[in-house]
Amino acid sequence: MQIWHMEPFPCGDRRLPHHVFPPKKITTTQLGALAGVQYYKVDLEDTASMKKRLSAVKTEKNVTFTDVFTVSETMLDFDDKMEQFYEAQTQKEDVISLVVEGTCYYDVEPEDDSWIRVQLEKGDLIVIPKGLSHRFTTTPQNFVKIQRFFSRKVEGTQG
Ligand SMILES: CSCCC(=O)/C(O)=C/O
Repeated sequence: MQIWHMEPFPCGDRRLPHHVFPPKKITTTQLGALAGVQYYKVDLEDTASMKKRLSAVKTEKNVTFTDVFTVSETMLDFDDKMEQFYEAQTQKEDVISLVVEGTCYYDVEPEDDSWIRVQLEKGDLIVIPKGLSHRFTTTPQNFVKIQRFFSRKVEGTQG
């Protein structure tokens, strides 16, 4: 996990870091204070500890459904999906995502045009609070597998 303030109007390849100048990295604690985003590191190799962490998150967030979603350039509609995910959006429920493989960015916007980029890797679990403007993209690796957690049934998910 790495987190930094992002230039407000990035030009060019959105998968590049787009730091402000000079770069301004922040901690998970600062991210929580600025944007209300929660972060956990999950040891995916330690099944007992992973189950304990996920169980706590599921209980706290009333999670009833989960799925595993893979974003890869081998997807037929990859470009369309990437456009869709990079549109700033807010959800009525918390967005809860655990990176199982690969890397990605969630950008969050606690204030208008003030974006914070959160780079996630394997074992990173974040909770983006409902109502917080955010967007998603891959890193140049163009591959990430994410376990998503939902507190209500949405199309295409399994219980
Ligand atoms: C791999 S799903 C990424 C998109 C996502 O989590 C989202 O758009 C939440 O609002």
